[in-house]
Amino acid sequence: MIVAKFGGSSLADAAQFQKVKDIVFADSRRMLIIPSAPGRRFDKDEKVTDLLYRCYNQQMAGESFQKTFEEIQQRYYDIASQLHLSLELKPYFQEIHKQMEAGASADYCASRGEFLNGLLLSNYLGYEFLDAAEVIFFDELGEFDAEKTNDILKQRLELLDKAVIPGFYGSNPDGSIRAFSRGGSDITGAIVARAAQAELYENWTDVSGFLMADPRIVTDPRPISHITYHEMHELCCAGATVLHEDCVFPVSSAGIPTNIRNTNLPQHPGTMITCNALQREDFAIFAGVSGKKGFSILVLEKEQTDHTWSFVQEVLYVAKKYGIKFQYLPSGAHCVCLLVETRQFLEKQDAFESEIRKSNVPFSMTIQPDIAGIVLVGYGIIHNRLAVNRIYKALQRQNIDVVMINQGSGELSTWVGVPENQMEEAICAIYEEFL
Ligand SMILES: Nc1ncnc2c1ncn2[C@@H]1O[C@H](COP(=O)(O)OP(=O)(O)O)[C@@H](O)[C@H]1O
Ligand SMILES: N[C@@H](CC(=O)OP(=O)(O)O)C(=O)O
Repeated sequence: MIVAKFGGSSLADAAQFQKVKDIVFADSRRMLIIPSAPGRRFDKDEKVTDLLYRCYNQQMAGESFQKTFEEIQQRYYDIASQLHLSLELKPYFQEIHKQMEAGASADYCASRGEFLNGLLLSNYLGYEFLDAAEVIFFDELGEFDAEKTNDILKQRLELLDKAVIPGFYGSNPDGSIRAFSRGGSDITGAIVARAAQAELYENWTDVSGFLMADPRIVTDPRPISHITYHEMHELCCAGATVLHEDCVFPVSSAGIPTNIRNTNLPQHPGTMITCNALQREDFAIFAGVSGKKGFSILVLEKEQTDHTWSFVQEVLYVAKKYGIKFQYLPSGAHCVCLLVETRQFLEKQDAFESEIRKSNVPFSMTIQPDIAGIVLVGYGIIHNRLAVNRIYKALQRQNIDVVMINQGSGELSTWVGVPENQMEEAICAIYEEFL
């Protein structure tokens, strides 16, 4: 049995719905289907999810959300009428409108994009509709509750043959709606694949699999036929938005392969993602490169040279307490550095700094902003001592400063920090060098 997730680009309009139906019916093993909300139909178009968040923001600001709401409504009415669907959408829109006026949460508003698209797709395919709020659960702290979800979802799936389950959301212990972070329908698909013990998780999008670099940065990057979950996770954490980084664990822990496929070119085999690299023919030094802006290097210099370990411990304890994620942690006798996401850190900076001050170790804190983190991924990289020289030389040729480099702490990746305004150039230079 196959679980197939279709992203917003694959369900943006009626023509895309037709392609999805052809794909689903081409293989009878495609029994559980996970849709996203309608995505962009053309370059400057807006995703329905963005419009729904706008409704929420307008309501919160005391403005009218009517015009935005009508725009959303029209997207669904157009799909339903062009596909001649029998589904009556009006009562659903009345209910959503009522909830929004009553101040429904941002998560509830955003989730309606997938909910409505799920209703349309189940009607179009003739598959049953299973509301994600009944089978995907979060705990009191707002964390995804993997075991409760797996138990209940498994039981529900045993009673179903073919079903559509909307992506992106689930429910809190009190029954209210909670959404995953952006791109979260990928996570729903992986969760359903695990519970169904699927033989394959297919993720259908608008590119022919994982490419060795972001196609919006590098012209015509080479496709990757096979990649491991570890490699993919590293690339996704550093900006390869094709898959959500959190969709790895449910499928990799269950030993289920993921296949990224192109809805607009279904004959292309796409990228196969598996737990190990044994089947990979191109077991090469370089699997791919990705990059993400918006990082800062946080430098904490302490004035006392003793008790290094207790200072590092304190910094990490406080970072954990405030949920500050970091990518990089070099430390020495006098200093600890963390590569942090600037936006997240700035929200928590004062609390973070004053809490460390309580430890009575005098220290100074500086923040070096506007850094892009670039990650080169591939099992060969770490075992190839020339790789670092090649990175430096490739960047030097373009006059790009390396503000940090981290090779050796992980098994399969090298992180390079560059000035944010040179990220695209740096990615192109590294791609050309290692291709
Ligand atoms: N390394 C990469 N390989 C493929 N696509 C990438 C990569 N990095 C970024 N992308 C972008 O990810 C997009 C697909 O993800 P997304 O827009 O979320 O699609 P969907 O709506 O199908 O979920 C591609 O159109 C591409 O622009
Ligand atoms: N619609 C949500 C969830 C999602 O996963 O969408 P997509 O599959 O189009 O990336 C978002 O835009 O974030």
